[in-house]
Amino acid sequence: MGINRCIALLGGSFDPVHNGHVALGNFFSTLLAPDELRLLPAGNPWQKSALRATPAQRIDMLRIAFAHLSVPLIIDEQEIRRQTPTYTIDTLQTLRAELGPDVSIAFLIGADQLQQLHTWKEWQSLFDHAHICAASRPGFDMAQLAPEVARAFSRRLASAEQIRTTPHGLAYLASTLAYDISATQIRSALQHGEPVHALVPAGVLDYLQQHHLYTS
Ligand SMILES: Nc1ncnc2c1ncn2[C@@H]1O[C@H](COP(=O)(O)OP(=O)(O)OP(=O)(O)O)[C@@H](O)[C@H]1O
Ligand SMILES: O=C(O)c1ccc[n+]([C@@H]2O[C@H](COP(=O)([O-])O)[C@@H](O)[C@H]2O)c1
Repeated sequence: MGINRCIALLGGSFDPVHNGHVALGNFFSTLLAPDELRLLPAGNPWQKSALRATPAQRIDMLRIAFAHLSVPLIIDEQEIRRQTPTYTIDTLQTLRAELGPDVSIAFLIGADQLQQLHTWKEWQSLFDHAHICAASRPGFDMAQLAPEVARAFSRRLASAEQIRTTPHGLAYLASTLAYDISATQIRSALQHGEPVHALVPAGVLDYLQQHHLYTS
């Protein structure tokens, strides 16, 4: 059976969502023209310290930030419902079972996570369920990867068309994204009363102000 659907996945802590996340989602939505972009707010991101905003607030902000996307959007709450540490391998297994073997699944990450990929649980098995599409991020050199990740990527590198038309197992590197924005920087700016209007979508700025998020 041929591949007739492509789902792009963007997972993250989103504490809060910012323009870098929206740019990452937009970039790959344009490149892959997926049938759906699924956002996966992490429940218990085991490599991060405690999150500040509640799951409900992070979901509200995601909905606001991605409201104007050109592809259908789903906010998938499975990682929030799970009590265990958030492992992407668990999520991909669940999604593959839900979507069946003939759907292309592309997991999107930024260069910082690409540099850390070898530390993720069973990272090599991620390719059994999905493609991994990584984009550049200022401050993180895509040429400086763990050797095993560099090897896996060079062996699996593919075109956008191949990603769209193959269920899993391929890799993509996009080197033109250059959004020097992080959630850490936004939390810190808000705590110090500094402006963040250039870093988050306008609707998210309103939400942050209404809910007094990250001010203490
Ligand atoms: N500015 C950016 N450019 C490209 N990708 C990004 C950018 N910011 C985040 N990402 C990617 O989005 C995903 C979710 O990121 P996350 O929610 O941890 O944001 P963050 O800004 O890195 O957060 P924090 O500063 O709290 O560590 C990750 O794959 C990350 O690499
Ligand atoms: O599976 C893992 O071990 C793993 C380790 C670190 C990060 N991730 C996933 O990578 C995505 C981005 O994570 P973060 O920490 O940058 O928000 C998010 O979906 C996380 O669940 C996954």
